[in-house]
Amino acid sequence: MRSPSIYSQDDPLAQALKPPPTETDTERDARLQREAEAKRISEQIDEDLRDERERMKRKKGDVKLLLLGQAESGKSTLQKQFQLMYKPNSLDQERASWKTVIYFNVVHSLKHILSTLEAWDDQLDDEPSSPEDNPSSGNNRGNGIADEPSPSSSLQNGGTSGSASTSGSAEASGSHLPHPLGSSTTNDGAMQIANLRRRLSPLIAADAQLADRLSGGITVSGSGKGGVYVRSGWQARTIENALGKIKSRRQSNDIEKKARESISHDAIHDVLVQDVGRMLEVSEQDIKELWSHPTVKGLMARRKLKLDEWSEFFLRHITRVAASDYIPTTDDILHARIQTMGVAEHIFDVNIHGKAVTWHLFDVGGARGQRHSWVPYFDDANAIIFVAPVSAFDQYLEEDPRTNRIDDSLQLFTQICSNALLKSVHLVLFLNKTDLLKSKLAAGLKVRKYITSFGERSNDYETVVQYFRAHFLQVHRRNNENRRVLYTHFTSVVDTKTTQRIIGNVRDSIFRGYLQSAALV
Ligand SMILES: Nc1nc2c(ncn2[C@@H]2O[C@H](COP(=O)(O)OP(=O)(O)OP(=O)(O)O)[C@@H](O)[C@H]2O)c(=O)[nH]1
Ligand SMILES: [Mg+2]
Repeated sequence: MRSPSIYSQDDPLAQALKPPPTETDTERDARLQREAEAKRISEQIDEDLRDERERMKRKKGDVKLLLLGQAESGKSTLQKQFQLMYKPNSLDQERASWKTVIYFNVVHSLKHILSTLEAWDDQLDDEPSSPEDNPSSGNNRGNGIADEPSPSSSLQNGGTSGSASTSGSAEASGSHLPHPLGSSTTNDGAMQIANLRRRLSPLIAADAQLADRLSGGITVSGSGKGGVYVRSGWQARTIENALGKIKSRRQSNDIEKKARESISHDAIHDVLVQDVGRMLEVSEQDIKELWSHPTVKGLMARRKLKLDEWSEFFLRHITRVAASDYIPTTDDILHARIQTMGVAEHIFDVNIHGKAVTWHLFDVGGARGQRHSWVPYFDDANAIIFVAPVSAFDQYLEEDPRTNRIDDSLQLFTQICSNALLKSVHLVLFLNKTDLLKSKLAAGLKVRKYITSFGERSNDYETVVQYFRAHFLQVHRRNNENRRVLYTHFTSVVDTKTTQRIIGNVRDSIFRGYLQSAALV
């Protein structure tokens, strides 16, 4: 008797495919083998399709959240808060690679201070200090709230116009600082600075190497202040760069995985980082001397030396950072600054009311040259958190020193609100860096000097934030055909406790929208 075919005998197709009655044993064996192989392939295809359907189902149910906003607005810092909340162990694993960033932030700040001093011949002039320096010319532009910087602002900034100054207290106390009266005092001060410059020179020389270590040698045009751009996965690559490995893509993926596993261990053995650590340890007193030098304080009070918030933060904590056993704290990581290049995806499992949902968080580079890379992510986004730094009213774009940063934020927000691809996306606005805004106002900086439309309003925090909020709400109202809600929060995303509470609120509101849209499908 012939062995039965795998096809049913009753099926008409099976009848048609029935083996010929003249089939030999060898032919039959070959046919059975072919049929078995066809069955295996068919089952494999079915399984793949099932998997793909499952995967698609999972993807469809995932939440895709974009963090948008100009450079330095706080997107990556907010991403770190998500990471702390939903994947705390991963931040622990990265802790050592943040040390490289923090060392770079310190060394780069020192370099900036010394080069600004050099531009001013290491001494103060006789101008009185005032937080009201750097006034605007009074012309309205863009969305109409900010003014152009005065032509003299770049001179006043010592060639660093556009960089932040958060030195609230320094500005406030500027007029009380000792002013060099005689030439001997001036010469003494200049001599002290010259000595400090000489002693700190080996440390300053490490600036370029640290930048190289972090970027892997990639320089991006427009890195103006000399910052470093990094792509997604830089933490592991920093280790790879330290080990000097250049591998094929497949190999480098393996290395990345291994490096991630042993990231803390390897980073400790990065010779460059070790060397910088040793130099910082022996230079601690010199750094403190430079940081508290009357000429430095005086230049800051006159707004000729402007330091970014992270520079001031790490210089204030230099004793801890320069210690031989320094390990970055979570607060240090939140204050560390490194520019995002392109778009970095972070995946978290978020539990909401007993239901686990996968969230994809896309942290984008906010500099003008990076914004083109956002658009491919608009297509299937569920929600956006737009981050606008309200403390930036006295700052101008790195990429375009004539554009006030509040104006740039409003222009960008207009583009986001009016983008057809984003019409039904859940929209959240973070008016960020409120802590820095408070210290600037407390130091006596007047909003109307930079934004004439602010007029004679009171210069207190509440009036100022409500004024900025009103401008963002107006942009939203004018570009809101779909009558969607705009959720607004005043934030300081370096503050873990309050930020995590706000993230909880945002998560719930996004999830409510998600459930509603799921119910409609
Ligand atoms: N004091 C204070 N600092 C903040 C706040 N938000 C962010 N920062 C700091 O501002 C700097 C820039 O923040 P990032 O999160 O790197 O900015 P970003 O928006 O990711 O910038 P790009 O990647 O260039 O687009 C970091 O040093 C942060 O620690 C805030 O609310 N308060
Ligand atoms: Mg970033």
